[in-house]
Amino acid sequence: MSSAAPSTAPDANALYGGKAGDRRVTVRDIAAAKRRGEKWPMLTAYDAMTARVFDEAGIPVLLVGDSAAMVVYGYDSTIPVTVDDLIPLTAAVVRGSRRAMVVADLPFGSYQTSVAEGLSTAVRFMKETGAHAVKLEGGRRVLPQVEAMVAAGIPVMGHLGLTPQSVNVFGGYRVQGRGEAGEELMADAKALEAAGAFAVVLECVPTELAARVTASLSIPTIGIGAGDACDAQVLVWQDMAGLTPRTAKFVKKFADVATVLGDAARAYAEEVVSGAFPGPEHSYR
Ligand SMILES: Nc1nc(=O)c2c([nH]1)NC[C@@H]1CN(c3ccc(C(=O)N[C@@H](CCC(=O)O)C(=O)O)cc3)CN21
Ligand SMILES: CC(C)C(=O)C(=O)O
Ligand SMILES: [Mg+2]
Repeated sequence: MSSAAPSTAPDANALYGGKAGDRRVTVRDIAAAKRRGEKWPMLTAYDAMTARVFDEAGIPVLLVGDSAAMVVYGYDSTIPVTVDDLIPLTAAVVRGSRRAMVVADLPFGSYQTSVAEGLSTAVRFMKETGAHAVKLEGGRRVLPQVEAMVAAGIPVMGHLGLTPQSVNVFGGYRVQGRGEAGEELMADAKALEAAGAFAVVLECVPTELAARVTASLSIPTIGIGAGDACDAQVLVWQDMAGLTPRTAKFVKKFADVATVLGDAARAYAEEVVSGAFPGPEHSYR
């Protein structure tokens, strides 16, 4: 909603140099924040109204996650969600926001099959949604895809550690990168940086590993269950707002939206049944 009123939250302007920005956050702002050692928040969003709320709260980067599979579409993993499912949600988040960079998460099967298919998928998201960057899971195994997207002018965010599209290989949503596997993850992170990725999500990895990766890269790390040393943090909004019934250990519940919404629904139902709603002030004459 480009007609939205300017933000009145100048204290929540990570990446805007302390000023209420009047333009979209770019990859250059994100690089500058790493140089300044400034931490920043990312949230998921899947529709225009929540995107507007988060944008006006000063969240500088919004991710339209393939977690939509679970929190929007009700699947029990991210595997089934398709490009055609995610494109309208991503376009809605772009329309609902004014200042945030919008990152489109590429779903399972839309980039692993070949460099050509991966590039076509990324191009579709950029052309059809107005997203400003794409995100994909994996390190060296998807490096040719990352290189092709960057060469085509598409900013790429990486994602290492617990990559949920590989849940069937991991045998569950489990912490990754313990012991020897930490060195593999470090090599993947360095490879993503060298391939031109502008940031990398680290999901469910030991704090100490995330700290070492963060110190070793010149691009920002975005942690989710990766401790306090990352340059940025991300959470699924329904988790941090208290809408998700059961969450992982890394989630902090910053609100109890499930209770607020449930109470509103119960109060509405009661007033309809009793006849208290609608009153004359909600009716026409
Ligand atoms: N609502 C939601 N939030 C998410 O963060 C999220 C999704 N959906 N869907 C895609 C993936 C799946 N994610 C998950 C799901 C469960 C755990 C989990 O329960 N982890 C265990 C760790 C077990 C171990 O120690 O290895 C935990 O107890 O926290 C972690 C990440 C993260 N992503
Ligand atoms: C949790 C974030 C990193 C994600 O990939 C998603 O929401 O799909
Ligand atoms: Mg995802």
